[in-house]
Amino acid sequence: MGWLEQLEQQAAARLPDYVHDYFRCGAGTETTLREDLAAWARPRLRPRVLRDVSRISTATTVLGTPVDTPVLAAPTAQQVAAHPGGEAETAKGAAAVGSLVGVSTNTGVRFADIAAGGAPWWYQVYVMRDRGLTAELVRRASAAGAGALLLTVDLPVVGRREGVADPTSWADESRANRRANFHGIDLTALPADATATAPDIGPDTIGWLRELSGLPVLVKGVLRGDDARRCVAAGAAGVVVSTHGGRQLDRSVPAARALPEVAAALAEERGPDGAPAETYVDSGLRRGEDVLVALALGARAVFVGRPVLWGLATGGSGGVADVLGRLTAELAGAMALTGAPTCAEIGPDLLFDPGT
Ligand SMILES: Cc1cc2nc3c(=O)[nH]c(=O)nc-3n(C[C@H](O)[C@H](O)[C@H](O)COP(=O)(O)O)c2cc1C
Ligand SMILES: CC(C)CC(=O)C(=O)O
Repeated sequence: MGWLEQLEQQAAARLPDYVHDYFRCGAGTETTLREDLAAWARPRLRPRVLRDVSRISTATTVLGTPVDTPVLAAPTAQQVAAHPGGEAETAKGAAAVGSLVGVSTNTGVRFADIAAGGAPWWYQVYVMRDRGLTAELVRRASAAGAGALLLTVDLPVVGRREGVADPTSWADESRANRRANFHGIDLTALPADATATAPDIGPDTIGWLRELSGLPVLVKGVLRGDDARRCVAAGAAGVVVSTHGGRQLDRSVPAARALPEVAAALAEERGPDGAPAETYVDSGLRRGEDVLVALALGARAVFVGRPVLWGLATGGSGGVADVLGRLTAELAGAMALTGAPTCAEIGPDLLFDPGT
């Protein structure tokens, strides 16, 4: 068993079963959950030799923000169920290794406390049925220092997660989370479905969010080149290729296999500020070699979801730093062995079989 699988076991031993189930689960028969993991391990590498790899740098920039690693923390809901500090701890852990944090709409922590963690952070937006509430949260996140918005578009309805309790049905933690979730905004005055995701959003949402926040928007949950182009044409700075960690449409194409099409579609595109559009990816990345493959297939950086939750549950900010740091160290090792001392030198020529 690998270190990450061991860490998950330790996390599972600490967490109530219903929380671990919620974090771990995929949708339906979990085919996509399994295939996402397997797909990263499929491509074979063509290492370059006789290159100077005495100095390896994993540093890069993401939407212009410098980071020391292309391994970023994905936005995941209910982090306070993993650790009472939630995203504030995650941000502290990410800061320790020079990474960046995605903060879920469903965070239970105040933006100011997340910002105090010291890592750059991007706010993940679910456009809710109540657009006013959505706008208010986006304004607050932007005022608190979010550097970009991650507009998640693969959840017009929640995927069918069989036998897993919805967090809104959790007992005491759930009620506490829910009160904190929306930053002191009194939800009791709103209709019961006010916080459900809006099933009717279109590309105009991208411009609406840009105007509202003044922030760049990345669209998260894109698996097709044509959709990626539509997003950028509507004002997105780029996209995140994602199956939502196999939690939404079961039987969807694994992220690793969708990535080349999306990266190719955006290769010549520019965002609204004239900078090249950026492609990111998540879902099933578990090893440094997976990250190398993702960058070789055209990703600027990657997000990891569950590994960060296991680190958070077992060791708070230190656990998060360990997970992100270890994946980064594994990446650095793979960079040395493939003769690619910087992220910019990780290209498609490193792949033996880029089409698989
Ligand atoms: C427990 C859990 C909660 C999540 N909550 C959100 C969320 O609130 N918003 C969102 O955009 N994505 C959410 N995601 C998806 C992650 O951002 C990311 O796409 C996914 O976890 C990546 O796959 P990985 O866990 O295999 O690394 C969630 C994922 C998990 C596992
Ligand atoms: C259903 C959402 C509220 C959280 C989420 O994105 C997830 O559980 O995958």
